[in-house]
Amino acid sequence: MRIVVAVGGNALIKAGQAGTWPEQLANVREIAEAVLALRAQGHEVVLTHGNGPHVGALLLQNALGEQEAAPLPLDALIAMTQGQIGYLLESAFAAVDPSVPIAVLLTRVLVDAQDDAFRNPTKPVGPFYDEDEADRRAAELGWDVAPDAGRGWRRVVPSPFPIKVLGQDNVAALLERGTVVICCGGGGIPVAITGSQVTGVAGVIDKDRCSECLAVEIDADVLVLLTGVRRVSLDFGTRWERELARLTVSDAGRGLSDGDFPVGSMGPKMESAARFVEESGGRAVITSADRLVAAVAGDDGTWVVPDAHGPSVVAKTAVTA
Ligand SMILES: Nc1ncnc2c1ncn2[C@@H]1O[C@H](COP(=O)(O)OP(=O)(O)O)[C@@H](O)[C@H]1O
Ligand SMILES: NC(=O)OP(=O)(O)O
Repeated sequence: MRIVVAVGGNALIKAGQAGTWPEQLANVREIAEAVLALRAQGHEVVLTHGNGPHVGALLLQNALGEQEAAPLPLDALIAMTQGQIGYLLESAFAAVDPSVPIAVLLTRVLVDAQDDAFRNPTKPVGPFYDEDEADRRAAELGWDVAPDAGRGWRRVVPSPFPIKVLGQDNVAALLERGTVVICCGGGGIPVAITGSQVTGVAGVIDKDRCSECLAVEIDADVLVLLTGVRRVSLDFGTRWERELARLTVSDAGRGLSDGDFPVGSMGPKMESAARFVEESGGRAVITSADRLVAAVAGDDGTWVVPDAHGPSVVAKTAVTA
């Protein structure tokens, strides 16, 4: 099967970590092992990744050094995160099996320069702050800030919708040669067409939306969205929480409308999973890195399926299993 695996930025630098290189290398080791296990089973694997903590750190570094070095635009910073995280993942693969061919592709993604997102910043980047500190930075530095899924406050930047992944033919060609491809980092470098030019724009694309776009374009069979939880839940974080083993596209839409899957966290994942199933007829699963191999085998995670496959199913295992 051809599988697109999307890794959240918050899995690369976990809550409470400073984000040192050794911490990040340790965090991605498990992902590298699981992806290589899938490849050994004969699957073609593309890895995409987020960059929220990393691009936020580069924005802070930009501001700290602006007296001595010219600050770079956001699209250039996203390209930098593709390089650093691509190298991180490549290093983790090499540590597990240096013989496996890996290609890291700088990826540009087409967006609409008039996307409403440019007037309504929603994408959290960088560290978490308490509300007072976030308010102070908003007032003093002109940042937009917002709460991030109950975990604290973060700077937010515009997140335009991905229209097309540029260079996706290269991804398919490399996969056919047995290469593990790392691309669409940080949701891709957002570019827009102005006149006859294709130029970078200031935003951070959601990597789950970008991964869905790529998965459709390269005709993937499965879209895997890796995150911090083994399965998606209804009534998440309450005493009534129920993990889902299977969710129909219609129930996914209802959950999105009802607020079961919040805009800044599970929402884009559920929306992207459901869109992939609808657009491609393929399958999508949301799970954690330690469950990747079992999930692809159909034994774990929350699968999003066409309505015709039957009703949504609550997982039998306890939340703590
Ligand atoms: N309904 C839900 N079911 C499970 N987890 C949820 C739900 N709603 C919110 N979450 C939280 O959202 C997180 C995923 O969002 P986030 O960490 O922003 O994504 P990413 O892994 O891409 O960085 C989960 O790890 C979980 O803590
Ligand atoms: N670009 C992006 O979606 O990053 P995160 O996964 O860190 O939110």
